[in-house]
Amino acid sequence: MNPALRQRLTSPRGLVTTAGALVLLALVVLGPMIWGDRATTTAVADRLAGPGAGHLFGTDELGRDILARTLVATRTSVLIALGATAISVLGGVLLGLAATVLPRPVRRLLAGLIDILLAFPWLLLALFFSAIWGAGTVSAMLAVGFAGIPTFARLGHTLAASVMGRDYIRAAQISGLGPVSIVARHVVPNILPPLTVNATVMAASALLSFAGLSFLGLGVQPPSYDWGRLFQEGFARIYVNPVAALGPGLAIVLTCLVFTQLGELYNQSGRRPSIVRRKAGAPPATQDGGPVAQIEDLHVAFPDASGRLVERVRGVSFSIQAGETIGIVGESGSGKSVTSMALAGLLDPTASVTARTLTFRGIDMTAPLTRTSRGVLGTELAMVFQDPLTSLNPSLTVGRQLTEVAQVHGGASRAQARDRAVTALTSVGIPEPERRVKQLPHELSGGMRQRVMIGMGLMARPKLLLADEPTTALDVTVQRQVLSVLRRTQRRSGAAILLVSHDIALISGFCDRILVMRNGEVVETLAAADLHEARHPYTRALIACVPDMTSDRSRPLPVIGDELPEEVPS
Ligand SMILES: Nc1ncnc2c1ncn2[C@@H]1O[C@H](COP(=O)(O)OP(=O)(O)OP(=O)(O)O)[C@@H](O)[C@H]1O
Repeated sequence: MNPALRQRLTSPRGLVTTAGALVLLALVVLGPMIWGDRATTTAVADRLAGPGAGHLFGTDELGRDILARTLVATRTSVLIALGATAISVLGGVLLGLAATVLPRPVRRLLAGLIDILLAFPWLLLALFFSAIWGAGTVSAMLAVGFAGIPTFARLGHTLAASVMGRDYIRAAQISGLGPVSIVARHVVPNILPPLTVNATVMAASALLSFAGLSFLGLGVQPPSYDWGRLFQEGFARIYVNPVAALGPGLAIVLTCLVFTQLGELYNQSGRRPSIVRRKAGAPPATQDGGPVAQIEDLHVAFPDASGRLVERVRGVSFSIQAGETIGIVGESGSGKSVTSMALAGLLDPTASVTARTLTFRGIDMTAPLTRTSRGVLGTELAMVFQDPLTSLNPSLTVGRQLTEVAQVHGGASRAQARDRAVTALTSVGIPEPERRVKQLPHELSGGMRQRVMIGMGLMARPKLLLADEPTTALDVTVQRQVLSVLRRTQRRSGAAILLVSHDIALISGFCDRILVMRNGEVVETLAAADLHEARHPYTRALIACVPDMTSDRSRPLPVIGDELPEEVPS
């Protein structure tokens, strides 16, 4: 089982929800078998009895036990709610997916149809369908199920459309995969989590709708009964025996809670912060005069498929002084990004982080962040990622994204923030900044987007710029431009830079100090100027892999690994 899901399931809320779901399941399966007779046995002598020892919720007008009827009604109420939800989700998602992948004219037609259906209120549609199919259990289920289709069609369409634009879908299309395979293999797994959460909310709404329809006499018809029907019968005598109405009412509310909480448990966005612990005796650095960032004995582990923690970063220590440029270099998977993300507190919530010291500007990153420290991080720590298209919000203009920090943390007015955005874009060399601030990220070239990311850092007063492979996706000329913008930014702001790259040539040309990482550990730290004196065989192998003007083109480049020490097992 997914470790994060297991963590949520074993939390107090998870345990209560799971217990509630199991009780519901037991009532659905066993309720009619155990209490079926009691629920249908009439006893005229006991009719309309109040709550008492023999009948905890009292009896109805035929002397039947209301508690037994409430327990037995669980099966009908839950099954029709789930049936309607299944109709809404399946129908809606199929329609939404069809509106995403079918040829353009059909797509437009379906998208228009979804829009028209959405214009009608959901309850109106439910009443409309139930009037067409007449009163009854199955027709109520179909009515509520069909009324929910437009909502799920829109949701499925929006989610699928956002996934269809991704690079891996284009790669799948190029590899010859048909629309059905693409949807099954690539689209559905990616849209499943939000759909599941919405389906649980829909199940709760369906339950309430049935209660409403049965209450109005349009839902389940006698002699069948569900909670809505029992509620209606109890409501007529609410002043004589309130429990007769409260019992089924409570059952509806509790079941809705179980449904929505199940969705919340599954919801990946309800994440807890990563487990960050500081080892005993750690003295957090002071804010002034000390290093900008300090890391001592950092360990980061992630759970594997069986939930066992596997260490990916082991005992990394270094500090960064103001204005200094440090480069972390190493092969793919050596732990460079994880180290820098741990410093920024941006690791995946499943990560387990331990460190003797992990501070940025004196803020102890192992402790929960206060409002003030969040403000400091927001203004003094800037990040530039490898792919600025995914780092920038595609639906907001460049200007909106640039001004956010100044407005939220700097207290600047809208006009002031906009002026500062234009200045920031000018200083990172973006032509026509006045026009660019009004554009969306996709309207900019890759190099421009990367400059926007750097410009965003400039909007505040960065003390540290974390740049993770900032030039990897760019061609050589643009790489040089972006690096020179980074350098200018550093001179202007006095910020320190932590540059992460697998390219030792780039790192040695740009940084003052180099940390060489392999298999989660720093194997060598040296000044960039001393690179030619590297002692560790891995560093020497990395250098040897970079061809220069004297390299023999007829020979293959050296392969890292042959002459190196064995990897330390995790
Ligand atoms: N969220 C995560 N869950 C599980 N393992 C992870 C997670 N993030 C990173 N890892 C693992 O941690 C190790 C180090 O990853 P990291 O991203 O730091 O590598 P890197 O040196 O930056 O490589 P690259 O240059 O390819 O980005 C890898 O083995 C990676 O699979």
